[in-house]
Amino acid sequence: MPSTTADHITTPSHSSSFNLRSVQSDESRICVVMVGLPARGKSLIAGKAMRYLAWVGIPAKVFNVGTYRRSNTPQPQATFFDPHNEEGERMRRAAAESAVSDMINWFHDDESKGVVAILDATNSTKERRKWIFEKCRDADIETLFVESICDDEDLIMNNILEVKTDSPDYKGQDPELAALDFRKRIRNYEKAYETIDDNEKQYTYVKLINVGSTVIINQIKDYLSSRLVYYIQNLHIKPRSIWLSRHGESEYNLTGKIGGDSNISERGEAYARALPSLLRKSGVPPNTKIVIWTSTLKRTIQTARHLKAETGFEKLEWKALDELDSGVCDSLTYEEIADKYPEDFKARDDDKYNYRYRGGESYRDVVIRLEPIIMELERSENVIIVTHQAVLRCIYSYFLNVPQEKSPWMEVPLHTLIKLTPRAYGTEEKRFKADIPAVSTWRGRGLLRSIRSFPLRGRRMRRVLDGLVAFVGVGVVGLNGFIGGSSIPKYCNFEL
Ligand SMILES: O=P(O)(O)OC[C@H]1O[C@@](CO)(OP(=O)(O)O)[C@@H](O)[C@@H]1O
Repeated sequence: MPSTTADHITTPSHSSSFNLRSVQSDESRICVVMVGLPARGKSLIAGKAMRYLAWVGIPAKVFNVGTYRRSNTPQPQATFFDPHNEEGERMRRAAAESAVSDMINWFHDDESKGVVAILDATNSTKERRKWIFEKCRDADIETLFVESICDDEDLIMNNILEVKTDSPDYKGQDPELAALDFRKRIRNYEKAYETIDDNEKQYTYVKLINVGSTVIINQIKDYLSSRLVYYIQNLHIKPRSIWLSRHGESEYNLTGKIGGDSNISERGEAYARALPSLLRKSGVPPNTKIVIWTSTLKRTIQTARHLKAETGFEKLEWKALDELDSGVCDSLTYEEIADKYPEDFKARDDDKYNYRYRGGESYRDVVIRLEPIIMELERSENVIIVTHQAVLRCIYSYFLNVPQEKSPWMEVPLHTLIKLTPRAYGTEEKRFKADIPAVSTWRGRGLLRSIRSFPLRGRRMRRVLDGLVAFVGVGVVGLNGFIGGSSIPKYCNFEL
């Protein structure tokens, strides 16, 4: 990372309208051009890169040429893709032209402020790549070609069965016939396919062979491209799950204080003891190795203690997984913060994602420090992460594509294990609740405190009461002209 990034993160300031782009060493606009035969995981890579870019706050968009082609030819036969089929060639070129023209407009549109476009198509001939390169160069856009090469028949077949037979191209058709037709389509593409070779050395490119087992990189020129390439080269498609858990209830959670480095409570210890069986209950395939990641704070280390002892799994402690630094507000309750720093309390509620605690961090800062964690997670297989409310929100948002403005307000209850399983398109989520009560540390916008002593009973019941609290809270806040003044109405102290 350039030092400017680090400086900005550590500068004490109570507000941060910080954008990653502002610390980039360049103002580059990049078109990532996917290259490869059908069923080589191009759309998967495009989708994941797009999710990663959105998460770090870089405006990005995928332009899928297939979608453009479908507007004219919704369900073509395999022969449509034969390079000798003149009509097919003409229609496919027209689709590519429309996609590239929309993409260039998107880059130049003042509203979208596009930084990275991903052109998702086979782009499988030198001629097509030259045309895209020149179009982009003339529009002042860098190109980064990403070729996915795969000769592993099992991987290709898996991709066809898992993804392609569900494609709108085969909607309503027998999956076996669809798979056969798709095979024929690939044969047609193979007739004209030209891999990127030494005659294209003038381009910036990355070649991924058999899902990243070999990677060839040529001419990376800028910081953003190098980050993208690093991300893409870490991706793999081996089946795995990622488990997320907050630490067991802490002593600070019980008293409503934020931050600190307190021990877990008795109920937190009960959760720590229950965690190994909760993990088993969530479904762990036999002989699966899971690596345990915790923060460096006592409450997560104590929570993972029995898990480590019972399973013998490797355990790593990461400073980057420590809770959001609440600066001068560390060890205060939300009520105390509202009392001592009323303007800050309001500013945080107004823009929780960007608000940076005095001498501490914002959610945006946490995302930046979590970037290496996400890179490492993408390279890893099965991992269980025991961490904190804010950090967990950020990691969860990466996998589930939660928008920045929503992620800091998400409810992530204590004593609950979240199992995430990446699939071809998206992430599957399952939640497993331990039957061990805990306080709720969730605080709604405009409220002075979390619903601390509320036991975790039925989810529906909680939702109704949370809603009621939010409603009453908003009413109280409304009547008092928000919590700007130092006199905080005591009837805001809900204890349910
Ligand atoms: O961003 P908000 O909603 O305040 O949540 C973050 C807070 O969650 C807490 C609990 O209230 O984290 P933790 O899980 O580490 O106990 C605080 O320490 C932390 O400041």
